[in-house]
Amino acid sequence: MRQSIQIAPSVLAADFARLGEQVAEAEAAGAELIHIDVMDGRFVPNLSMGPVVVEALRRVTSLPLEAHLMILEPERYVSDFAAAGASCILVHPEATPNVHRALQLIREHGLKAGLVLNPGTPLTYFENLLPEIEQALLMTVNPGFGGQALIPSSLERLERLRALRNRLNPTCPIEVDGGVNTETALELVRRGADILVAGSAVFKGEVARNIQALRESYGA
Ligand SMILES: O=C(CO)[C@@H](O)[C@H](O)COP(=O)(O)O
Ligand SMILES: [Co+2]
Repeated sequence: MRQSIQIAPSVLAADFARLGEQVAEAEAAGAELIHIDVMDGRFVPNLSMGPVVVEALRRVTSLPLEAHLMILEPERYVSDFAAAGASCILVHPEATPNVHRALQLIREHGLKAGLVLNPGTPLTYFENLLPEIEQALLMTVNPGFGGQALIPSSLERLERLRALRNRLNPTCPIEVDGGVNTETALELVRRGADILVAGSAVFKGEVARNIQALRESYGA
């Protein structure tokens, strides 16, 4: 393992009536960043939250806030998420006619640009775009919902992504999203994950205990 692994709790699984408190609990328990899932009911079948949630969370935590945009034409909302206080914006090539332009726009706003691929999307996108990004996110479930089981073929994709990353942009962290829990984290870390997004595994139950259990599961 080359690095210290970071945990990014996904607030999609939090109790929305106590969102600020839950994020504060995650921060106090040592989470390194906060993952915000933005869904439009078109790119994915679900609806979730937008820039107002980023803006509200910016006031209650000093952790970096990353916006995972599961929306069509994400470039239309980059400035809104930047103004709301996001530190990183992650976009899907499946959701835009020109993902390179979307990544460029994110960087022009002074934010980290992240590329996310669905489980069925060829890794070729990373081959082309790794030099242009600051974060590489591999979906390990189909996007749209929390609480799903990790798709097993993701593990082999993760290893291939690690090899690409090592060759093309060695400082770019690899993040995995979907089905991360105490059963799957160790294997994900072994295969190359640097950042673990975890929704249900953090927010269902006691946050501090869950984060501790997740860290112990991969030997941290
Ligand atoms: O982007 C997504 C789902 O579309 C994720 O960020 C989920 O929110 C992760 O949830 P768990 O699988 O950890 O419960
Ligand atoms: Co996500």
